[in-house]
Amino acid sequence: MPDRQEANPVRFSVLRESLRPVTLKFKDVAYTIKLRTTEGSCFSSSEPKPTRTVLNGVSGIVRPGELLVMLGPSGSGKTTLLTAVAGRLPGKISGTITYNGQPFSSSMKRKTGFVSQDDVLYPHLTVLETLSFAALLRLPKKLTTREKVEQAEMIIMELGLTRCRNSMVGGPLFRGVSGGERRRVSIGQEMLVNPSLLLLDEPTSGLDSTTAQRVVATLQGLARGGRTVITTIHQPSSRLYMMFDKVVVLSEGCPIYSGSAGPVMEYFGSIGYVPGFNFMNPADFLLDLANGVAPDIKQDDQQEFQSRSDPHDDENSTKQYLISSYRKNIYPALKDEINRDQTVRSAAGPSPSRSCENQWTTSWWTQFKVLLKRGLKERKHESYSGLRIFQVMSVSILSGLLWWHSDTSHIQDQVGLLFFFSIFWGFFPLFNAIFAFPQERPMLIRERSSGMYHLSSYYFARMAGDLPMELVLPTIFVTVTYWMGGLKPSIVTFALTLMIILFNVLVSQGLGLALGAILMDVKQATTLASVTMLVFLLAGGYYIQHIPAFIAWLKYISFSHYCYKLLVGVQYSENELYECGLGVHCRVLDFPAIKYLGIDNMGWDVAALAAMFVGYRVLAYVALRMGQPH
Ligand SMILES: Nc1ncnc2c1ncn2[C@@H]1O[C@H](COP(=O)(O)OP(=O)(O)OP(=O)(O)O)[C@@H](O)[C@H]1O
Repeated sequence: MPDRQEANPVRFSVLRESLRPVTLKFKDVAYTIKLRTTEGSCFSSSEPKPTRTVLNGVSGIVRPGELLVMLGPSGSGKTTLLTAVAGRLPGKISGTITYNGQPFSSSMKRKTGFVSQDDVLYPHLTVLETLSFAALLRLPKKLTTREKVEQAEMIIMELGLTRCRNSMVGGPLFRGVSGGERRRVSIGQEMLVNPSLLLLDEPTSGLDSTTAQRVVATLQGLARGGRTVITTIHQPSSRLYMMFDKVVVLSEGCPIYSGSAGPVMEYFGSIGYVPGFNFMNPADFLLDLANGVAPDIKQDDQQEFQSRSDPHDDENSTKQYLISSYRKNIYPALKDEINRDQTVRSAAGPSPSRSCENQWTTSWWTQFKVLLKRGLKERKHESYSGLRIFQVMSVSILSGLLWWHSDTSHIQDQVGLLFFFSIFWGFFPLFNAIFAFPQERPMLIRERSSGMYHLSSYYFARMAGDLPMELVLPTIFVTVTYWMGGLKPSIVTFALTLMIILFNVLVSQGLGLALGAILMDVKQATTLASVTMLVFLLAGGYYIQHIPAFIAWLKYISFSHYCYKLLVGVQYSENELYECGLGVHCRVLDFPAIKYLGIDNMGWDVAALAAMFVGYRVLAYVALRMGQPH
């Protein structure tokens, strides 16, 4: 294959590094889910929710060097079992799953590669960028940045992705690389960790048979290197089947076979099922059986089963028969094997200290830098998008024209412009920030589940990455509108006005992040945000100056109110006058709207904004942490 020939064989590969072998055992794994009912719950709440058993008594053992494949019809529980052994299944699982005799731990998490059925990837990054960032985040500190990127390049060659290395991955909204290529990028990301345990859900879906064969050969190679590899494959060809070491066959969540892949036909033959013709793909045969479809020919010499009236009557009886045969013929020996290995392990003494394995592969600061760079690359398309710049520029020029050279004789208009500043730069960043966490949630969950980085490094990188983008647009806006609108022609006042608005932007952004992180649903968060901003708009002190006392407190929770107050405060000095009638001059501070606002004690307004700035961000972080898998 041309891609492979490009690889330099003498180059160091992380996949050749020594690793800690993992023996995975699962015994009697069962998982039940509560089904959601669509009926109204008001009157039926006393009735227990219906449940469904997704897995029932599944057992197996995979050792380092082995490739185990889970087979079964769609909906038979393969993904659920794979997720369970990856330690990522929420809810209670009964039975035992052990890794070298130990339960799942955070050190195991970092040694596990998990490729889920959906490719959760950043759409705007290229294939090379995706894998390089993964390498920078996941490979150990001892490698230099250059060496880490080289590893990503090697994986690209290994998986035959050279042709599309500089193409964007793409997503639901725009087309990028092909589905099969995306699959391989996802696999590559997990291979980069040099995992001791590699779990893959449908790695060959969307691939042609040659590429599928190549991917499975790669998995087999990884297994032979001392890794434990488990995968689900929907419909393997017989060529693929030959590469499997072990198989677990599921039928409606129950096992009908668990053990070596080679003797599978022999086993089913021994209980009375032989394929109808000689050259049948074993995988097709197993899937037929798991679906309860028995072959036409039944072996005559199976006297033991002849007492059954007709085991092939219907699909259900076939499935029941296969399940009970498994319990009778396979389970006892498998259970002994699992228990025996456990005894040997405890006789050998405790496992080596895991304290050093618990450490993060990269430092907090490295994670922060890499995540910041990745975030900037991913979002440069959206943040500086022409549409957003057009939106801000057009509003700023329009408002500059509407307020063209207003002066203090039209103080009502000027105050209106300041209020508009505070509201526009409350709305805009709020609605932009709401999308941040709900949009990145799948990636965050996937990456955090594999212990890729601290939540705090992600969070601070996101904050820092958003900063320049969020601050440039208001700066342009204020610069244009301030001077066109005829506000006080003083550089100091302009600078103070700009600083207040930027501060307001950061507070409003914090609220948006918190709403997004708490609700994790863009629709709900935008609805709540629009109600909140409407309240802030009305209670801000510009539209209504005589709000009844029982509801006047609303303005104290509004950051727009503090911003507006500060803007008015820096715009007008105490002794400034305006023309309040023909030839009559009044003190600006006596203008009703300003008098009602009360522009003294501006220190408190700054403190209130500072408290909100910190408070909303802490809230967003806590909400994000609480929504994380443990
Ligand atoms: N959280 C859940 N809520 C409702 N049903 C669920 C849930 N988890 C699993 N199931 C059900 O459990 C069964 C097994 O699902 P699972 O995804 O493990 O099947 P599968 O064998 O991987 O299927 P496929 O090959 O189509 O991906 C399915 O019928 C599925 O609908």
